[in-house]
Amino acid sequence: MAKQPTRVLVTGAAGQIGYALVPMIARGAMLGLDQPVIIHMLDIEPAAESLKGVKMELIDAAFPLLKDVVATTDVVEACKGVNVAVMVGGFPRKEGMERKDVMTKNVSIYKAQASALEQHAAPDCKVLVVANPANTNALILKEFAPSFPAKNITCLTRLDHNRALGQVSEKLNVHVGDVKNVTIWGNHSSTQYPDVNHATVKTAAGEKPVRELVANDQWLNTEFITTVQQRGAAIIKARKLSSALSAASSACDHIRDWVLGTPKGTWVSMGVYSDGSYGIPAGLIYSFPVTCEKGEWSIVQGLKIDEFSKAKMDATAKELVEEKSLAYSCLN
Ligand SMILES: NC(=O)c1ccc[n+]([C@@H]2O[C@H](COP(=O)([O-])OP(=O)(O)OC[C@H]3O[C@@H](n4cnc5c(N)ncnc54)[C@H](O)[C@@H]3O)[C@@H](O)[C@H]2O)c1
Ligand SMILES: O=C(O)C[C@H](O)C(=O)O
Repeated sequence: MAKQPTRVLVTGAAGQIGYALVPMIARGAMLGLDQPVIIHMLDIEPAAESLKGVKMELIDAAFPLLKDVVATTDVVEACKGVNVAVMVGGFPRKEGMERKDVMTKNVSIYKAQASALEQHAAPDCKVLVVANPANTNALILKEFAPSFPAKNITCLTRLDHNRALGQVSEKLNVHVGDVKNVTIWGNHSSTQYPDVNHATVKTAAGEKPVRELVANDQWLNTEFITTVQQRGAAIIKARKLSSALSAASSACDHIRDWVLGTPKGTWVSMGVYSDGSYGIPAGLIYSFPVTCEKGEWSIVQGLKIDEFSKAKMDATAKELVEEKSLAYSCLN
């Protein structure tokens, strides 16, 4: 029997990530090649014409899995019955700005959209916040949609995770698909901690630790970390626009693994609410290593954390605590 379509909301759909993301969803990259979808696209009034154009292109592309398209500037209509919500709407940072510089504008959007999602989305809707500051926007969404299960509100750090895999694969000249179990801890910002201490590479002789193969702790503890932390800024500098295709692709990876499960023996990084694991303050939306099964994520437990890592994990948690109070001061 044919599957029922899944309703997927993309906010900020007329923007550059939205434009890259909606065809990926319609082609099955997010929910699988046998899963029909109805895409709901939300943007604001000044972008209404452009949103109409995106809808026209979705129709013109004649995607077999795409059963319908809702394009609207009405947040209630956009949220009605959605099973997955990818929250991209907001303002990107420009060259020279830190992600928290877009805080004032963006957190108020997330406060306003929290109640629409709470009241009109499907009760088990899975939410992924992409817009920056991603962790803090997700936290605001969680706090202003109190009846929504906290487990269902996440933010995107999969792009950072994929960037870390990419850097290791370039360094070792191995295929990125053979590298696994890097971890992004903390904030989707320049304080994030990309950690390779448990990462491995598939070789002809079996799985080998990344540290052993790279054999250059100096590089792993300095340049590797800053390259991943600063990759968003490097892309803004090069394109004069923030990352879009890699952000859209990583958003598909995030939802796909959450819904369909992570491969056995592999974890991914997701910004999820902290339950206090690894000494991270409970209630923050913090990026952890997670595995997913049957539509639920779980934080990977029991990883050995050395002093170097612990200091970096705590520093990024501290920034999130500060961002939280800054966000609340913007909302008052
Ligand atoms: N977490 C990540 O890994 C990651 C990666 C890349 C970009 N981002 C962030 O994603 C966001 C979007 O980036 P972009 O390059 O697509 O920006 P963009 O400016 O091209 O698009 C954003 C869209 O959001 C719309 N928008 C603004 N307010 C809205 C509202 N209240 N409701 C609905 N839509 C609204 C705008 O009209 C615009 O069409 C930015 O905040 C950016 O910093 C996050
Ligand atoms: O860095 C940015 O502001 C954009 C995005 O968050 C990214 O990481 O590419």
